[in-house]
Amino acid sequence: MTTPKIIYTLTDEAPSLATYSLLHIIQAFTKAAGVTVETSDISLAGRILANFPEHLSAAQKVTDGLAELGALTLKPEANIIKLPNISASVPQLKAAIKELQSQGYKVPDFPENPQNEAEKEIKARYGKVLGSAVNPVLREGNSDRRAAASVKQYARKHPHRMGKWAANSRTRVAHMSSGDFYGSERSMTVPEAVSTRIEFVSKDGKVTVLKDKLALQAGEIIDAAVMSRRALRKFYAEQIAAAKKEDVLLSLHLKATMMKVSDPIMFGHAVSVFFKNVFDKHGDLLKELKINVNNGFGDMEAKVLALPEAKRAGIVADIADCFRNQPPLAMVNSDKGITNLHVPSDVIVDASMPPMIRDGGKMWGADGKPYDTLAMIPDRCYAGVYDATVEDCKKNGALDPATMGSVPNVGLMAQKAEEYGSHDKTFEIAGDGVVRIVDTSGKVLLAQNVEQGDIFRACQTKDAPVQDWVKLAVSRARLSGTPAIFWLDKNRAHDAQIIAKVDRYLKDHDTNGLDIKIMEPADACRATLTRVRQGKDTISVTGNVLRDYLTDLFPILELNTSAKMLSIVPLMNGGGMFETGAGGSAPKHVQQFQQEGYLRWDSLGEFLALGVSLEHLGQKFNNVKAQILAETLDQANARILDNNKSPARKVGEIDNRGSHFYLALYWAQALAAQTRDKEIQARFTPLAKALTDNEAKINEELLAAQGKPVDMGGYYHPDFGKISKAMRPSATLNAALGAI
Ligand SMILES: NC(=O)C1=CN([C@@H]2O[C@H](COP(=O)(O)OP(=O)(O)OC[C@H]3O[C@@H](n4cnc5c(N)ncnc54)[C@H](OP(=O)(O)O)[C@@H]3O)[C@@H](O)[C@H]2O)C=CC1
Ligand SMILES: O=C(O)CCC(=O)C(=O)O
Ligand SMILES: [Mg+2]
Repeated sequence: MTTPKIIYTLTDEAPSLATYSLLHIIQAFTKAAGVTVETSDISLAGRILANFPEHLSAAQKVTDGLAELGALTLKPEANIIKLPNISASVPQLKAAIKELQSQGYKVPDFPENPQNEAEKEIKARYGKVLGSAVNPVLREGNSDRRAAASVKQYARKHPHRMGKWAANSRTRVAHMSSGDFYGSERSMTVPEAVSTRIEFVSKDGKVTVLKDKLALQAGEIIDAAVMSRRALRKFYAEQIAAAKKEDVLLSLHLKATMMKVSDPIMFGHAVSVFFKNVFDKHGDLLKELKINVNNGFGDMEAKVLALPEAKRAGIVADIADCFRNQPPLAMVNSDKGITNLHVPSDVIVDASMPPMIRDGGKMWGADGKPYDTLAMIPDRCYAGVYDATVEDCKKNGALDPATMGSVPNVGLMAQKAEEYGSHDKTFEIAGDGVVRIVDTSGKVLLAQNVEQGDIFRACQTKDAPVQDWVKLAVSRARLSGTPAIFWLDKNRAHDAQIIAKVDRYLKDHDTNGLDIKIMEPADACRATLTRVRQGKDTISVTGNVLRDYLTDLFPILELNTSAKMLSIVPLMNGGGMFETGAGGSAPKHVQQFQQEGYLRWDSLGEFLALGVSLEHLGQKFNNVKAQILAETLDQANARILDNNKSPARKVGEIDNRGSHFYLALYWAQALAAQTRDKEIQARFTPLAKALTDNEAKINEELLAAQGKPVDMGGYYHPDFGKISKAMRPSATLNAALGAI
């Protein structure tokens, strides 16, 4: 028999800092039960290094953790704990490369405008690292995200603060009414496996192959949609004028990380429309500076400010003029003057809209005060859900975390389903003409008329993942006795194909006595919110994008953060991947850690993921010790919540490291108290005693480490020794753990 093994991922930013402290505890505990916990580096820096071995010395070379893990997800024994990682925008990628170079790693610069074949090859390799490059590779299963009962109960007992929603709030969601992906989408299900390509036929008949091999399986859904450049820019111009007239902040909400090809382009148009006068007047200079507007206003501002005084003055004055004449922009960081249009990866719709809704419809203005906002979400595929939520809050007031129902999600995600697998089939079109998907005999499956600058996008959805998703939805509805709604729009081409499959595959299951509906997303949202306000739970069964959006939206309203979610990916081949929480890598937390030596990251997501990972392992290998570890960990988690031992927010209070200590204490106590396995009991009794006896001393040592700046020796590729020291400052705790 293979030894039971868990792979724990090493990622970036706050979750990776937490790992320096937590992993040690986890390994000490699991070792005692014969379970090994190994690590796999899938951090941004690690992925860069793995992709350029020939630029590195033998000692610098690393293994390709992501490729290894991707292969593992296909095996039944897979048991992976996946922490959130950076999905890098171009500015972040460049910063990581620069840092690695400064540390002596000779990785090449990122050639934004490749001049020759060699540079093109480097850019293509970096393309594999860019954006959401990890999750789609590992997600060989659909997604089951929900708040654990103990977590929901805690949130009801200790409701977080909510902003007030005024009936006359001027906040609103704005979306396009035509020319978007929604309006143009065409979709079909192919009956037989077919080999296709995507090509652009220009007006004069010249054919350019955009993607030459696109294999479709029998029963696979393929979509083709276009975002019109003209319609998008017109929409932005209209909304900029509207925000000014309505006297509200202007904000844009996209997902440039996961939609790494389409959304940076859409972001770039917003920047060039907002600063239209600057682009009209200084076009040549901006070209000379090699400004890529898709990287945001921040990049442009930095290059402009670096100009010699004589060249700089005119353009700086015109930028200031724009800021004066246009509506005020919502701010990402008002202290530092970072606007919503500065960096494409700063405003990620799933993480930017929910806090706005939680905070009474307000975003930050340049003066650091909250204001109403016009939230631009250009495409209609998903804007309606946020619109429905905003309007519901205007009508009925803020939601109440003390009483509100829960919205677990079953999300279609496996095998790069839908938009989140579309990067290699998304293109900014060079001229006017037609983009078509044709088979090898030349038969056209789908076609779209395009104009220069339009964004063409094709998406795939395989049949097996849809079957698995329907099965998961039925099983969650059955197990939890909760109504389930499929959020699907029969008027959207892609959804109509999915609905046909859902209707068909629901028949494979016993749905007797279950309440399962299919509703258009905005209607589904309204119906769900009505139930939420009555304290009732409703499972949302959604496609990949709404999975992402809703598992931040509802958790942030219900629990204040999506970090506390249970996030399970039952892999289609029998393994398990356990994601920690539903949120990201919290860059703000790293800044606080660097400045104040305080880490407010809440590892509850990791604790919960470890629990289900051990449970899966216990069941799979019939391993009683692993089951005992899982049960006692569950008890420890409940005590952490009950006794309020989660991280607070400020220096002098318990932080991430303190909460890890309490995890060790409560877990050891629970293991020492159980009698099912005497060997484990004997093993943990001395540790439980040592930690119990030294509680005050350990807390003192942990608190003493706070309140001063921490030198991490790097941001993307920090220094192992420095961070280990900073994250494990209690000699007493370290000694106790070392002794078992
Ligand atoms: N699964 C994955 O790998 C995911 C990765 N990402 C990536 O993460 C990066 C940052 O994304 P961003 O959208 O800013 O979202 P984050 O979730 O990192 O940050 C948003 C806010 O959520 C709160 N938060 C998130 N996690 C925790 C936690 N464990 N404990 C306490 N609070 C938490 C914090 O709010 P507060 O101010 O209250 O502390 C934080 O500032 C991006 O690169 C993004 O692509 C994003 C989502 C998922
Ligand atoms: O992969 C990413 O970039 C983010 C994933 C995400 O936001 C999610 O799955 O909720
Ligand atoms: Mg998300």
